[in-house]
Amino acid sequence: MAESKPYTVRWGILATGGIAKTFTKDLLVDPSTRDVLDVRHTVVAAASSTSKDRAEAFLKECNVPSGATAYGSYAELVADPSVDIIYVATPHSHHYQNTMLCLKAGKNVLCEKAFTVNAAQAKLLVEEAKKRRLFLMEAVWTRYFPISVELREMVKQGKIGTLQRVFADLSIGEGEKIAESFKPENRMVNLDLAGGALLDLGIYSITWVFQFLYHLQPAGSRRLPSVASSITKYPVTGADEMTSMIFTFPSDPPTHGIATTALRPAHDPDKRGTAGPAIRIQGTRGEIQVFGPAYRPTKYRLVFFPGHGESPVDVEKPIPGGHGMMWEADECARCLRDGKLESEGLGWEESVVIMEVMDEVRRQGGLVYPERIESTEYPLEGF
Ligand SMILES: NC(=O)C1=CN([C@@H]2O[C@H](COP(=O)(O)OP(=O)(O)OC[C@H]3O[C@@H](n4cnc5c(N)ncnc54)[C@H](OP(=O)(O)O)[C@@H]3O)[C@@H](O)[C@H]2O)C=CC1
Ligand SMILES: O=C1OC[C@@H](O)[C@H](O)[C@H]1O
Repeated sequence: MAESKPYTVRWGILATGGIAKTFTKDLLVDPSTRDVLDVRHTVVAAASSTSKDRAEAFLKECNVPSGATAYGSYAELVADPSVDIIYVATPHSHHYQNTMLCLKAGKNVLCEKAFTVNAAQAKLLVEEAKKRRLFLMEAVWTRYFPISVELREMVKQGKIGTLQRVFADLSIGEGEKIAESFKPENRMVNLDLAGGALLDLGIYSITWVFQFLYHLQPAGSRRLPSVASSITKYPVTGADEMTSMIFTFPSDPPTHGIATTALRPAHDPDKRGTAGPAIRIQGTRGEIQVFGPAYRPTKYRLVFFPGHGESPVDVEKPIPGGHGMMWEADECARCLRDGKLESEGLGWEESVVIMEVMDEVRRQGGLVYPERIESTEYPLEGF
């Protein structure tokens, strides 16, 4: 049988910070190293809001082959006809404005997490993508890891019985050095950039809860959880430094999701895994324990109740080449190839629901961002 040519996607990179570099380098990893033969990626342009020089330096540092264009503004990037899809890698505060800019210019978008600052903004982005028939996806890369895909399928097949509860923690252990690590202007704690644990890290804990307790509900009749939560604020800036959430999903019987996130405590204090798994997915016959930070899991363990199978079973899932952001890029490429506007792994409705849940957590904890970045007005000066 004749082999068909891989479908090649031409990426434009909007912003040149830390994750933009990691993602761009991952795009350039040969897909065959992860056994992907049907899609490929090229980087044709990058833009910096700071300067064209910065965009040039970015392309060089990422080893992007010559021929890619460096732009000194995001407006120039979105006007480039050679770009198929734009990766938005700015701080949370800027996702709404930057993604809207891309969509209004007719570009498909992969936008970093958290999708937006609030659900109202997320809904408007989805409406715009739908209206213009453009692909739009929130870049929750973890959902596209083979380990996540495998575990969703395993739970769906009933391997651990009927789902009961999911625990998920992502707490990065800054401990007593928090003030040294995060100066007030740092995007991790800066309210002007929608910083704080919830939108930056809590989204992953919520992702683990939602992958199983929400995503696996029958599409079209998924039911929202009730939310009970607590927030502790970082005294220096007022951003959230510790947020704990209990979700109750109205199935029969109801299931519970416990999602926690924090800047000072740690899910893995000694970085050797002695604290146990950061994630536990529990059913009536056993549980799945997931190790590694919630955003980049590399190992799981199956533990059955007596009489339900041999255990523990340890499964390692090393990341073949790159950091792990390649799989979400492959998903974008396949959606574009197949004419899909949204990804099954994380559809528009689920991204919006998760933003609604985070709105509610913020409401309960009295966490408000500056009006300017909560705004749905578009365009706003200065983005
Ligand atoms: N998936 C993952 O694993 C990760 C995802 N992220 C997400 O990626 C996004 C960016 O994070 P990260 O790369 O760490 O952030 P950085 O601060 O390293 O980079 C952000 C970039 O955004 C651009 N930018 C535009 N306006 C501003 C502004 N007012 N202040 C600061 N930067 C601005 C800048 O690029 P320029 O000057 O070129 O325009 C800057 O370099 C966030 O949404 C974060 O949640 C972050 C880390 C890991
Ligand atoms: O998405 C992320 O994952 C890794 C973290 O270190 C980072 O702060 C966050 O933005």
